[in-house]
Amino acid sequence: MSEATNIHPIFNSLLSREKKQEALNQKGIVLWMTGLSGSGKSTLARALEFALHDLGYNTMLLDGDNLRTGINSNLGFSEEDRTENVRRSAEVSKLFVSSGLITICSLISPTEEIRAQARDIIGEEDFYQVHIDAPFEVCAERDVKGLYKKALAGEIKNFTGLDSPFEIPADPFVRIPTHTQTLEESLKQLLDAVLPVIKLSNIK
Ligand SMILES: Nc1ncnc2c1ncn2[C@@H]1O[C@H](COP(=O)(O)OS(=O)(=O)O)[C@@H](OP(=O)(O)O)[C@H]1O
Ligand SMILES: Nc1ncnc2c1ncn2[C@@H]1O[C@H](COP(=O)(O)OP(=O)(O)O)[C@@H](O)[C@H]1O
Repeated sequence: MSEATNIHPIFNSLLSREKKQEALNQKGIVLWMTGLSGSGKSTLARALEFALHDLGYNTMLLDGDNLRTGINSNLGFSEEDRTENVRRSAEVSKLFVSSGLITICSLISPTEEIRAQARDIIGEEDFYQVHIDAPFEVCAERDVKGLYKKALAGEIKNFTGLDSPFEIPADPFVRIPTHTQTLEESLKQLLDAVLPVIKLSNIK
């Protein structure tokens, strides 16, 4: 992939990740939130970030829609572009987690292959996959941004779940069924899963 030659990366800064985590009193992880458009990724990611902040944790929120206005602004929704979109987002997540931050990355990331790529970049020990689970019909009914109406009318091509695939993650860290829960219930399920793995005292 790399086209540069004669580069010499320094893998560890003098200040170690462990020192940074100690200062923050937390274990950095990447919470990789995958799910259909309208499943609840952004809503839950934001709610989780506020809840963690209130509990004294330091976080970084990366949202697909937002990344696509900047670092990923040249990418569309072909399989190739989604793969590159996820690759870059995973590389950015890796930088944040190496500073000890709880990094919440919210991207459709539709296939097992694309998510495996993210896991490989970030590293298995830091990668926590969260499936935000709601069926296509529920997401289409919610139609938060009006995209389903347009996609069903043929105005948007390569729409996830319609003419572009979404593969249900086989073995996520946690699966949140937002179609059967209130936001408060979903947030509680997520927090209950996450808090034990970010507490530094549980890791030592
Ligand atoms: N064709 C098509 N399919 C799916 N989604 C579309 C499409 N076109 C635009 N959008 C908007 O882009 C957001 C998804 O971007 P992601 O970067 O998360 O997608 S991906 O991971 O590369 O598959 C997605 O955001 P969410 O609704 O938050 O998922 C949509 O707002
Ligand atoms: N339990 C729940 N968790 C998260 N969102 C929910 C839940 N129940 C209903 N919703 C609603 O579903 C919609 C999800 O939209 P959004 O968060 O933008 O999804 P995505 O980021 O996956 O595209 C919001 O309107 C939200 O209020």
